[in-house]
Amino acid sequence: MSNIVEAKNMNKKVALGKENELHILKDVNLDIEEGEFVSVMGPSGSGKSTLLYNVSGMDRISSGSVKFKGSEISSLKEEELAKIRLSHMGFIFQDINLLKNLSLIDNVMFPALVSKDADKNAVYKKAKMLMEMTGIEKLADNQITQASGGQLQRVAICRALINDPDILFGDEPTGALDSKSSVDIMNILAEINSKGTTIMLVTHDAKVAAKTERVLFMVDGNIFAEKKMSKYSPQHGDIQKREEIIMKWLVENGF
Ligand SMILES: Nc1ncnc2c1ncn2[C@@H]1O[C@H](COP(=O)(O)OP(=O)(O)OP(=O)(O)O)[C@@H](O)[C@H]1O
Repeated sequence: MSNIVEAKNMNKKVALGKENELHILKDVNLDIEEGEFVSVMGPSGSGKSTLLYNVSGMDRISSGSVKFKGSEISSLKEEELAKIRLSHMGFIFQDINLLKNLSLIDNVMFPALVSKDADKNAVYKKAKMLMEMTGIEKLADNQITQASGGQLQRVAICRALINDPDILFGDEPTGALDSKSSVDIMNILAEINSKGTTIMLVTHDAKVAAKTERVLFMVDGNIFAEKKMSKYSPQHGDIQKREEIIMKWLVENGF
């Protein structure tokens, strides 16, 4: 397996006023293999979201290197970066960020219709298929006010998948959901990962991390420790056991 992400000596500093700066990522190294399912945990303010945004080219490192599929992305122009994000990456956030004046299926289709050459019919079929996969096909023509938080997060997942991304990035994708919806969303993500899409997500929840196969523990701008697990599958995984292993490991590492 080759690495889809290779990040070396990533530093992220932001200016705080005229004289001070905050050093958020401190010489972080991270490789992600194609097909891997990685989660990032750690205390609030340790740099988890910053890591995700800088690895995914949503933000730019101050120094170091970030390679995506073998090519350096940290020095690309914004429009080149935007193209890579649109066609190779999908994003899901805690704030679901759907467009209010569009129906649910139009929200799903939106990123695929940005290109003038898009085949609308094919995009529609693909959106329908994704909504069926995530169990929301009956809501296709609803407005966003006519769906629950868990259903809207499924719409966001469909939208993130519409351009067949190589990697999905999630910043607390289940953070605003009740526990039942959170379990459903994680099962959908595990299913998507089992079909080959790489996933990296930030979470505070060991139950969520328990469905991933490698957990990174960040402390103060560094990856302090990491825990490799087997790939989770609903048939073969004792999820409670996996959660206990992660909790114990986090405690051993001072969380
Ligand atoms: N653009 C910015 N300007 C100033 N400070 C920032 C900026 N981005 C992040 N920070 C600070 O950097 C630190 C790391 O932020 P980050 O959001 O990456 O942490 P986190 O581990 O994801 O936290 P949480 O779990 O609370 O979401 C925090 O102290 C945050 O306030």
